[in-house]
Amino acid sequence: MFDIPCVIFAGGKSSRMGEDKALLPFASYKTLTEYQYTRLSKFFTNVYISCKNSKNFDFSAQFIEDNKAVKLFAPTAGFLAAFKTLNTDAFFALSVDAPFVDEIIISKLIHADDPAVDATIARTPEGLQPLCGIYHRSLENEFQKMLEEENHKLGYLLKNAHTNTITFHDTTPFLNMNHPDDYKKALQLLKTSNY
Ligand SMILES: Nc1nc2c(ncn2[C@@H]2O[C@H](COP(=O)(O)OP(=O)(O)OP(=O)(O)O)[C@@H](O)[C@H]2O)c(=O)[nH]1
Ligand SMILES: [Mg+2]
Repeated sequence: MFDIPCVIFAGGKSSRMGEDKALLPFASYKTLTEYQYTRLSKFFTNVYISCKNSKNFDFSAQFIEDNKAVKLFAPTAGFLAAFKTLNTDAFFALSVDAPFVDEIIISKLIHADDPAVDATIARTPEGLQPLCGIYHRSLENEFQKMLEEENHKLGYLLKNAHTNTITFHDTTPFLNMNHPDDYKKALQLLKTSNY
């Protein structure tokens, strides 16, 4: 089991999906969020769900709600709330819409992490995967600045920080669902793979 907390980011607008992707049915689960929570709870001692409102979910879990005073749709809000709630130096962040990021990938990231860096993040041939990696508290003030400066690009933050990137050559497990077509692809992948 991994001792570092895991935070599933599930508070987005899903504007490209057209409906809340965190609530889409997945595998035998009522929602993608519950699917992710259940499978990640097998590897992590503590799993949290970063969201706007825990009432959107009908299963019990540890929820971290964004500050309601922050009228913003961007992971920045979730990162700030997570740092405020957790008392650890770091946490593993994963987007709710990436259900195929497996234990081997997570283990590689956790083992490659180092307290001296700001972040340890997955990279694929398609580029950096900012919502798959470990973030350290040394970035908390930077997230606060992002909020104040209204610049929510995680890529920009990571480029200017001490970021350790770990390359994975197979992009399949990093499939993330932005559009309805990606959801269809993910459902297909569930059927044809061991995931
Ligand atoms: N807690 C929290 N998570 C967020 C917020 N905005 C985005 N996220 C999460 O960050 C992850 C990556 O964001 P996107 O893939 O762009 O998802 P999205 O923002 O819901 O979708 P689009 O509106 O289509 O961009 C998703 O898992 C979202 O749930 C937010 O304001 N709060
Ligand atoms: Mg978005």
